[in-house]
Amino acid sequence: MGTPVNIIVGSHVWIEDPELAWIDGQVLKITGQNVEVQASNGKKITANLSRLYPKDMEAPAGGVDDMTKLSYLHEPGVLENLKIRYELNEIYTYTGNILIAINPFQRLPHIYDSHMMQQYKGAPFGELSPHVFAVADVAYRAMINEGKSNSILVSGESGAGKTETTKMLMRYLAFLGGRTATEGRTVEQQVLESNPVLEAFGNAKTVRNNNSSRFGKFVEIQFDKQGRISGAAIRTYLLERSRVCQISNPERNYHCFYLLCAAPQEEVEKYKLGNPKKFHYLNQSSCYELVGVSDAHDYLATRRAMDIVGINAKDQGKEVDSSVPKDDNAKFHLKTASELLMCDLVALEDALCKRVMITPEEVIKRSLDPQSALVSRDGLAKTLYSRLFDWLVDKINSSIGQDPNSKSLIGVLDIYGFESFKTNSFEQFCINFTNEKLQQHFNQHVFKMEQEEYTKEEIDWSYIEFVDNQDVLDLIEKKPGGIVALLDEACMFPKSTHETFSNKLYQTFKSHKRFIKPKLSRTDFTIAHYAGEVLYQSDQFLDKNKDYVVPEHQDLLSASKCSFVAGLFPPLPEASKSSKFSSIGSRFKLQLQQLMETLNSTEPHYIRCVKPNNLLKPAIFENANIMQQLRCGGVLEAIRISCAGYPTRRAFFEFINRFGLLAPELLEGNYDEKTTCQKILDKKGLKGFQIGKTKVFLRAGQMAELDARRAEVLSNAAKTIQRRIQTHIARKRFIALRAGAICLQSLCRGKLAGKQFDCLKKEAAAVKIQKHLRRYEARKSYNKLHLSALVLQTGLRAMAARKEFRFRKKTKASIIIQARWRCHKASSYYKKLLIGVIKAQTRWRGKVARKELRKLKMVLPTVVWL
Ligand SMILES: Nc1ncnc2c1ncn2[C@@H]1O[C@H](COP(=O)(O)OP(=O)(O)OP(=O)(O)O)[C@@H](O)[C@H]1O
Repeated sequence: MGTPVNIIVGSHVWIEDPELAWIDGQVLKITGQNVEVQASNGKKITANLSRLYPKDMEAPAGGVDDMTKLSYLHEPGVLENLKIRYELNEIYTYTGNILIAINPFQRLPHIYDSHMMQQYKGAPFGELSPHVFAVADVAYRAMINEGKSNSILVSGESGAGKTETTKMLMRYLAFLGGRTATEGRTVEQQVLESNPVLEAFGNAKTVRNNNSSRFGKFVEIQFDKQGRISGAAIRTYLLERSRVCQISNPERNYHCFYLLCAAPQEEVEKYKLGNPKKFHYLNQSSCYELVGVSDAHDYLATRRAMDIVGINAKDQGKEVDSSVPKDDNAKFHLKTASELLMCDLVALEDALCKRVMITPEEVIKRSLDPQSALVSRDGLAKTLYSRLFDWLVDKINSSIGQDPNSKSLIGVLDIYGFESFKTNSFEQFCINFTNEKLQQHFNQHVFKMEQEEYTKEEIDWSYIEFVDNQDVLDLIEKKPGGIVALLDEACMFPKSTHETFSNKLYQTFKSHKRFIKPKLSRTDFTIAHYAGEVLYQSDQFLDKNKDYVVPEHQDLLSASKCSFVAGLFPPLPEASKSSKFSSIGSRFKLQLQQLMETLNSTEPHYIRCVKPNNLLKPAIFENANIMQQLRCGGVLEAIRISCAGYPTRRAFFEFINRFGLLAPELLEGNYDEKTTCQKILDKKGLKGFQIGKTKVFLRAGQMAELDARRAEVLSNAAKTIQRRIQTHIARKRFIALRAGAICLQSLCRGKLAGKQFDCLKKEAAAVKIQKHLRRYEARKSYNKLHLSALVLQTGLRAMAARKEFRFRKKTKASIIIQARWRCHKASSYYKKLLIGVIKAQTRWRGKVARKELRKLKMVLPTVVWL
């Protein structure tokens, strides 16, 4: 991994965290080697400078599809990239040529449909998003173009998705090299259909996976010259035999037992089956059913698949469970077993409960104690089951058929990943041995790939170190003297116990740096594997390593009247009878050797499956758990190998784009890209880098160093910009503030004046109201006064007037009377006068008139004037 360099205050870094494995943060303070970091979760963490890694702040938001594109190739960077992608449901990511597949724990049908297959067909590697189809396509094209065999190695811990990935690979290879089924079953159909059959007999529910393969598998698909599938072979490794007799809660035994119990009624009766709770090998756990799985349905599906892969109906009807005759029930089972195995009832009982001892004098039959009889029964069941499984695989192979003319093949290896539990026994030892072997193969391949890249770019790689795990392999498999050899020796020696075996190990590997004797134990031992230390409990190593069939069992079953059962136990050749011992460890070692030979003759491709959480649920990404798997799957080792050389490589133009600002004068000069890169690196005083034909190759940490310089330049520029911007912002703020203040002031003043005006207005109004009120009041009281005065005056005047009137009335009346009287008197006088006048006048006038008349009678007509 890259060494942290050039971490300064303000740098963004990754720091170890007990919960999240790695957490990002920013450096607050550096005191000597101690660094204080403000983590993104708000905590302040202090750590040693050497434990920090730089964080790439320019990494794309959606992550990169190939880890080699990361600027900083280190654990936290890798983890973060996978996490970002997983959150976007991008479950596949490359690390160079290795494909990392993170189990989505949810169906993503759109990424596996036929349209997708069509897209990946012939597409150049890396052009489309990472995918299993891309890996299969590369393997297929390489095989067609170069005529060389290829292999795809799928590994990962239980439940990581190896089997699902293998199925996808097979589907895609069948899609590329399949033929249209004109005459019945095609090879690829048979290969694909062999899965459900093998799963029924080789898979079981475990705590880590509901459909866990309890064996390793290498499927060889042979192709003819036209690239069509012409044959196939399946090799299986290390079936977990102990599960047949011993299961722990809440796990299950192999699926096939439950399928048989769920068979149609007539078959259940025929084979004297029934409820799984009745059988000792099944009722050790309380788990009988799987959620969402119908055993009855799967029973029929498995039978159909058996038809397709060529196992005939007669062969499909053999199964057995065994027991010791403790009571009537046990006797019933014994009888059933003898009927199903078609062997003699008494012979079966003897084989289970007695042992024959041959002494020079005589042959003695000795009864076994109940405990040994149990062991004997379980031994028979395990042998029977593992032979049945091997028969099944042979049958599938012979039915599919091999192509002797095939020159090239693609092998797909689906094998258990590194295991380290609380208790680790012989199985874990073999599994981890396999993984050491594969790791070596992987390291060599990754190293070779690195070298190829360097050669292609014509750079010197002679000094790149390569850490080999050959020492662990020697510890395990060296002959003589390795653990497997010592175990075989112990198994052959009748008085050996696991204590003597452990002691032998302690003595032999006293000073081996990969072997550790725990202080407090006398039988455990620890091996420092490439993926970490594993503590093994040796107590069952001897039993589990012994692979010999008790002669009584061998004789009994090879004498079975059922040709199928007898066929599983062919009579042993005389020579092998004398050397009774055969060991599982050695046989497995041999198998592994053959596998490695096959793999070495092929071009390998790696798929590392990762289980994101132990809850088997989607969208949960457990950092520490995943980190451990990447470590065990060799991904981190591949990165380490890469770091040992030139982990960072950048195309010239990319390099100039990123680091041109370190030497702006060069960008204005007339240099070609290669010289510019060289000059930038020289200017910064870096040593040890190499300039290839198209890329710059940097040693671990150099990218960070350049980035730190770049960060400095950028930070200075940023500071200037910040200063200006801050001034500008401050001034703008001040002006705005001032305008605001003025505005506020005028508003306040206005408001105050308004208020004052309001007060004045109110005051004036009050005065006016007061005035009017007062006037009204004054007027009212004046009016009242006035009225009163008037009334008073009127009264008084009236009184006076009345008084006067009364007086005047009296006077007036007398005057009127007087007047009337005088008037009367005058009028009477006047009338007397008038009458006298008139009489006088009349007499006068009469005399005159008569005189006149006499005159007129004499002169003029008479004039009458009265
Ligand atoms: N690509 C995928 N898409 C959807 N689900 C998946 C995928 N890969 C794995 N799974 C889910 O994870 C479960 C476990 O996967 P699988 O059986 O392939 O694991 P494994 O690595 O083969 O485990 P074991 O070593 O125990 O056999 C599957 O049953 C399936 O539900």
